[in-house]
Amino acid sequence: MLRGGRLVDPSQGIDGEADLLVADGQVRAVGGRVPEPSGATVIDAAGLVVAPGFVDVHAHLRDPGFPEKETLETGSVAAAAGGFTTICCMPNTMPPLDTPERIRELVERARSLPVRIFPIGTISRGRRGEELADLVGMAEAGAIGFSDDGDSTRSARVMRQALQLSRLLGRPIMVHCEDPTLSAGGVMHEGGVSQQLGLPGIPAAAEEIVLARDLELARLTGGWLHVLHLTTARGLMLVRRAKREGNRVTVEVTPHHLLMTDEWVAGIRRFAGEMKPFPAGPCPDPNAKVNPPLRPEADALALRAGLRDGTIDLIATDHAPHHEQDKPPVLERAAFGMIGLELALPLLLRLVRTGALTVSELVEFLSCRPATLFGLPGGTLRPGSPADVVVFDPEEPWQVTRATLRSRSANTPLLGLTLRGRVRLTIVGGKVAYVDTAFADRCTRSGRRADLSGYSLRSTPPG
Ligand SMILES: NC(=O)N[C@@H](CC(=O)O)C(=O)O
Ligand SMILES: [Zn+2]
Ligand SMILES: [Zn+2]
Repeated sequence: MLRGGRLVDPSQGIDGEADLLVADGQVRAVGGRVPEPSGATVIDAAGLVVAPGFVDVHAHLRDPGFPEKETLETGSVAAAAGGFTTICCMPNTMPPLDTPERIRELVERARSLPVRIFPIGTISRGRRGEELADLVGMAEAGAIGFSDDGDSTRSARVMRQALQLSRLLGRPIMVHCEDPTLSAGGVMHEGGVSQQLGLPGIPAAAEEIVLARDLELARLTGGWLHVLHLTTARGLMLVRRAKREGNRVTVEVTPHHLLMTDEWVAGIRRFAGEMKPFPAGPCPDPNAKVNPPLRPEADALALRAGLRDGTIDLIATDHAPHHEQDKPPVLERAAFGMIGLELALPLLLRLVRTGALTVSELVEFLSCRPATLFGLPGGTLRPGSPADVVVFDPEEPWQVTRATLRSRSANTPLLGLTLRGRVRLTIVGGKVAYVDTAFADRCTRSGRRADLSGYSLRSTPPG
């Protein structure tokens, strides 16, 4: 039982000091003073936030194919350390997750891991964008959605077919919007900063053109379009219109596009909406190369407005681990992507501190919404629901280093910075998926009968 934390559960309209009783893998009781059953493990959560575990609909776990970047095992440990209890993995693996057999195999392997993992299948065969994959078979095998993420689906005809099927399957078509003929060769957002650095740019229109196409196809078919990693103010306008017209469109934004700008590529490490920069990073910084690219501050601020007015439904990490060798200092040769699972909370807490978001809204966008919209476990601590819980200290400072990260990869422009907000404990289905060493200590010493030592702690040192 978790005693005396600040319980934040927007699904029940709770934000205040309360106890949480967990038994048999489920939430048993929530409230001001829950009586303590005899023999219960009591964990003192005073000063900490207790919330439904985070749910990520967009993570790259690189499994199968790139174990040097991440695996289901290391990715699930990173997820638990970041407070996530459910994550969905993208199919741009080697081979891609494009058949019912591969989806089934992944579901099977995911069973023994500390967090819940759900696969996303490809839209097109081989993720080549030309022919529709077996969406029906993959849905039956457990795919929770479909995506050719990493690229846009080249054929509009295939997109149309996929969206038509999405109605039947009740599963989203998750789109990465990028016109490859416009983005080709680009390494960062095309604008003032790319000009100053003399680096080839990717115009905002590369994203907006395909977004407009896919929104039109959603309208044509009545299918469920989920827009991945939206980044531009103009894209937001397109989505706003499509939603107003009554189309079935959901939209996600990443923590990095809400907080960081194209200046980070130049090593200027200042968060959007904040005055004071951190000490400069490398210039150019290969870890700031991500797709879609970090945009100017006006876009980041527009995305925040999109969260507030309901145009954007949820926050997803787009956790994209890469090996050091894939991130050479020459930007043209560096891979796109940055890790996100362990950095989402400290990044988003900056929005809380600057007043752009409340803790309750943070939990709503990172847990309740993705769970409800995608029909995934979690997102609530209502009695009777699975005990998927995160306990975090919103103030605790920690330095982002290879050693403090559990992900197998450390590709983030935040390396070396000290951020605030640390997960203490993550519980999945009533079991400890992650516990911070200091906190495990505190539980055993201060809590009456509080003993977490019986649980196997799956966290492994980064490899
Ligand atoms: N976001 C990225 O920059 N990279 C992703 C692909 C993607 O999400 O488009 C990856 O798989 O590395
Ligand atoms: Zn993408
Ligand atoms: Zn992605």
